[in-house]
Amino acid sequence: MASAALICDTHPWKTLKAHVEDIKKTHLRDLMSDSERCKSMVVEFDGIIVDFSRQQATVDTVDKLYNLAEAAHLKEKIHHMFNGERINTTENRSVLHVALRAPRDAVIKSDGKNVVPDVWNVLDKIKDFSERLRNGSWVGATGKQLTDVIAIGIGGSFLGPLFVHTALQTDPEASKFAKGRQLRFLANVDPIDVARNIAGLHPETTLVVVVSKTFTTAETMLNARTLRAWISKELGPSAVAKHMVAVSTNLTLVEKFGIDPNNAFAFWDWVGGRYSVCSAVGVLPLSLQYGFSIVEKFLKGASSIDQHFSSAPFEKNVPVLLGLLSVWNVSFLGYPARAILPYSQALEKFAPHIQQVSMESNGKGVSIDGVPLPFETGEIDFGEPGTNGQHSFYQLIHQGRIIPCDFIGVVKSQQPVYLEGEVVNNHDELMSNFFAQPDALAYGKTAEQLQKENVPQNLIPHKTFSGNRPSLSILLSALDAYKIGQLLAIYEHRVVVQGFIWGINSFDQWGVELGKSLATQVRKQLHASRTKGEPVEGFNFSTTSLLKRYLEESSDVPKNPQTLLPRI
Ligand SMILES: O=P(O)(O)OC[C@H]1O[C@](O)(CO)[C@@H](O)[C@@H]1O
Repeated sequence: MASAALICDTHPWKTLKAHVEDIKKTHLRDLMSDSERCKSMVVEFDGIIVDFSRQQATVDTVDKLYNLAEAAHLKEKIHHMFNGERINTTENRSVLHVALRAPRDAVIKSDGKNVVPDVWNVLDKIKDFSERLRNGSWVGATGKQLTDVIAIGIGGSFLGPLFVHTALQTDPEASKFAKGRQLRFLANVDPIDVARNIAGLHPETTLVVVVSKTFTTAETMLNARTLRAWISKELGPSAVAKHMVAVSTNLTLVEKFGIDPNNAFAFWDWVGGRYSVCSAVGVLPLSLQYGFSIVEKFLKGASSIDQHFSSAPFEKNVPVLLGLLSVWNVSFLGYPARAILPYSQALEKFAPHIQQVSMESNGKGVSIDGVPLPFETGEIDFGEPGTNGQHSFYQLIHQGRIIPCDFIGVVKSQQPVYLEGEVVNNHDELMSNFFAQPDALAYGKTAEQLQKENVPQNLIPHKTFSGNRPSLSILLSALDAYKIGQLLAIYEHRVVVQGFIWGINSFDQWGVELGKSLATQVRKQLHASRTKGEPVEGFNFSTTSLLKRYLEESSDVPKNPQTLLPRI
């Protein structure tokens, strides 16, 4: 295939580069005084308001970004994705996570075959299994009801489901269905995570769900073997059939592991790990905890954004606008990071999930055609819920480096609290900060203002805020299963838009391979040294010394990991 021109060589890219100087001439506080501009920088869709007036951008900037989108063939690329074309070229796969939440009667094809019926076969199987488990018709080996679930998985087989679970936990409707049940996630191969997960649980009442797209991930498989041993030791090996199920694309390996393929929930290679929360990866554990009907609402929320993303004109298209503005911040204004700041404790695991979606998708060094890129892609994503973050890293955001911020607020709290005699309730207090922070960042505080306040001269430089720091405000009408699905899909598509503009492959992750293969070499060495006393060799001086020290000082650690388990 002839290699396509890089986006940075196009006229719209160069025009935007030149436009940066114009934008930098005007402070955000002056841009904010133009109410016509501000009015035009708000989009609303289905209970979600996105206000991007505090971006260092004008209407002209946004127009120029549309030209960039055209040069990058954004519309066509979105169409190719929804059309099931193999846009993940390095893995020769389609990218169809949108099919996971499509209505039953939708038609979405991969290789000419409508995949929606397959999706719904698995959803129906999950509905049936979760109902049987929740109503006690599926019981454990000793006849007891399985009230607790440990989902083993890592990366995309963990972060998305954890985010949704954390967000649903305090939703009044969802939590009603979760009474008496527990859902835990075992991700890290660290034995501490194993010990913490099984603490207080008994195999008799526990179902273990092994979640792995490949069913080869070293950490997940070792954790799966550890919990299989935990169950067998207590209940006998035959109990595994009743206490372990799997979610994977690799049903052959599931069976080899000893899990009945009838108790396996499939998904497909056209679902990327980090885009898999709407597959059985998320749907199974969440349905076991909250019931299928709640999870269906979550899927409907995501689907509403899919329809919007694929059909709304760019001027009204939330993921497209957000994606273009992120490209503006990274590639033109030169801001390498993005803070995701939900003013909702229920969204505490949102930033870690989006961190993987974004950084694993867009942290690339070459174009989709393999051409080294002369510009940076992706951004460093991090975040914490407000107001906690304010008392932690906001100092740097206000007076140190410039980090574009996403403020995410919710109109109606999941758990309103009213305290007699208080001026504002807890949620109002929280939201006061949600409204204040973007203006503090945009407007700042000048030396003149401080002088008027009689601030001592020596403190004026310390108390000055330069302002002119961009942010976005996203206001959700509520935070229920449907809205959680919408929020997820907005960010998934935004990341994809960024990748489409940069001309990279946002769907592979070769960058995780090198470390994995070096770990294999170390693992072999540890095994050979421990079992046959073989000397450490084949590593550089630093690694050899550290490995030797590790082997020497850990020689008295109990050999059987089972001995570690009952400690807490
Ligand atoms: O679901 P699996 O195959 O166990 O993979 C887990 C995670 O590992 C990665 O491949 C990265 O190491 C992610 O992309 C993926 O989400």
